Amino acid sequence: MNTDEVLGIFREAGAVLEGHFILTSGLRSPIFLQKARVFMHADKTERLCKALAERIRKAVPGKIDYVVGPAIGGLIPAYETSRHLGVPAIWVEREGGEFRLRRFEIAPGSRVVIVEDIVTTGLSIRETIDCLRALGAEVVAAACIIDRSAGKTNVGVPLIALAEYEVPAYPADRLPPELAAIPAIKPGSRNI
Ligand SMILES: O=P(O)(O)OC[C@H]1O[C@H](OP(=O)(O)OP(=O)(O)O)[C@H](O)[C@@H]1O
Ligand SMILES: O=C(O)c1cc(=O)[nH]c(=O)[nH]1
Ligand SMILES: [Mg+2]
Repeated sequence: MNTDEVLGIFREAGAVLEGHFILTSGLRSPIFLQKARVFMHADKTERLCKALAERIRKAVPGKIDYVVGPAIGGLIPAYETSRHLGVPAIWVEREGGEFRLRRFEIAPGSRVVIVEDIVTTGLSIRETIDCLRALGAEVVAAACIIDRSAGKTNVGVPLIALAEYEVPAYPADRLPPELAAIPAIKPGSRNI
């Protein structure tokens, strides 16, 4: 599956939103990929995650013990991708603002792959890696459906992206006038 096909699925689902969005990193963007509008469709999610699982299989030699999804956006793609890989899916969720593995125990040395929905700055993946490494896990790779940095972000482990789609994002104090003229909304769950 190539980037055009992935974006086609997002467009078909009405998931490519235009406006003024506050991203989880604090950056502002005129485009927001509302992945929930894709993940509400099991058939679309299956197609995307089956293709992502194939990429992961090719890129990651050896055993994978767990797929880990950062909640909330990573829950559904991590689960569906894990189904195609034939390994269990677990998740990290925020507690007091920080990602924690609240519901599961993993043995030190467990080999894990993080599966995210969207990557912009890679901040959420780096936070997930910190949480997992503190538990003794070995993060062998991270993966995502769409990398909005188009390969520019460095998360410290190999990042496997099903699609790369470079989207503008600006610091809040450096907004272009056309964006500053639109009220901003924050769709994600950080700080809620
Ligand atoms: O690469 P980054 O700059 O970290 O941006 C990408 C992250 O932003 C979104 O999560 P968000 O915290 O908005 O909440 P959600 O998972 O509930 O959508 C998305 O699900 C990624 O986790
Ligand atoms: O950077 C983000 O927070 C982000 C961007 C995007 O397009 N979609 C999303 O869910 N989060
Ligand atoms: Mg998220």
